[in-house]
Amino acid sequence: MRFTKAQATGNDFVMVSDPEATLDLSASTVAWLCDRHFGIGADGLIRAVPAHKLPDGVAALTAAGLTSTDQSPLWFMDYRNGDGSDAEMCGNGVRAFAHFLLDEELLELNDSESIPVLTRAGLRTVRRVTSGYAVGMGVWSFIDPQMAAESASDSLVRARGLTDPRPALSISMGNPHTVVALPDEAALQKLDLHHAPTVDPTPPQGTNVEFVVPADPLVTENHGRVRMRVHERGVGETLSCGTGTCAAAAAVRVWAGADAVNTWTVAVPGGEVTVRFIARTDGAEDVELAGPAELVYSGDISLPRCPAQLASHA
Ligand SMILES: N[C@@H](CCC[C@H](N)C(=O)O)C(=O)O
Repeated sequence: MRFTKAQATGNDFVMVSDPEATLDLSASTVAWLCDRHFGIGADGLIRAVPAHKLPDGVAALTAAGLTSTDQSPLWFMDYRNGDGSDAEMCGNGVRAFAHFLLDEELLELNDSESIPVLTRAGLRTVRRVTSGYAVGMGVWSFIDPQMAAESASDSLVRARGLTDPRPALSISMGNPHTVVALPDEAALQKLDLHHAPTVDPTPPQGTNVEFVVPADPLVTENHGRVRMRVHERGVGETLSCGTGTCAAAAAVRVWAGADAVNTWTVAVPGGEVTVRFIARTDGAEDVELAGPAELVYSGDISLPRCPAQLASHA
């Protein structure tokens, strides 16, 4: 199988194209491919497949008023976490995906155009910008709007390195996030994210957990700034999580009452991204995420035929 290794602020992916939708990648195969000792090594795997070639793809496209044909395919981003589980969205992955589609000449882009990408969370659009790619991430929302309105928190998070459980706010970016504020950089560095934080109440579908430290001052020249570390659902600690940076900026804005500030820089161990909030007429807010994406190398790998090779990844 031909693959390309990609990274976006250090969140890394195995990218594969599957124009005929013939690749059958089981959860254990994906986990093996993403294993840093026994496979290629990555936080996740992304398969590019034309939406109309997916089982039930045509019906789903028709229902959503979208089209995809052999001449003009709408590419579906089949995102899989490193443990083989599906995820709805990946903000760093979708930038890497757009870069991969262009590099593989799976689509062409005029300067004025943006790239539509179908994800499990719906349609997203990607355009080229100076820092790399900017993604229209859709609307953010509270996972528990009532709790968020009452106390700006909905759960308690415990993690190694934290002395006490801390209140957290859960936000959906298509996929689930739970954001925890820490007082300072020392507290952020002290966290041991080799072990998954626990969230109480436990979200039924699991959650990505972001730990954030607001800059001091939080806002300079109408621009907010936070630092973040993340423990990703289905992966572990990663150097960055794009959807997580959007959730982190949204939560800090709520806590700080800084919702007049629309542009945020989120610094993660793997670099920096920019998150922008754009008011809609219905009162909701769209989010745009901008940052780099790179293709690192390409190669070929034989998929294991022997189930024993995959046993430890099942
Ligand atoms: N790294 C991603 C998010 C990937 C999915 C996540 N682990 C989940 O299970 O929701 C990003 O950049 O957004």
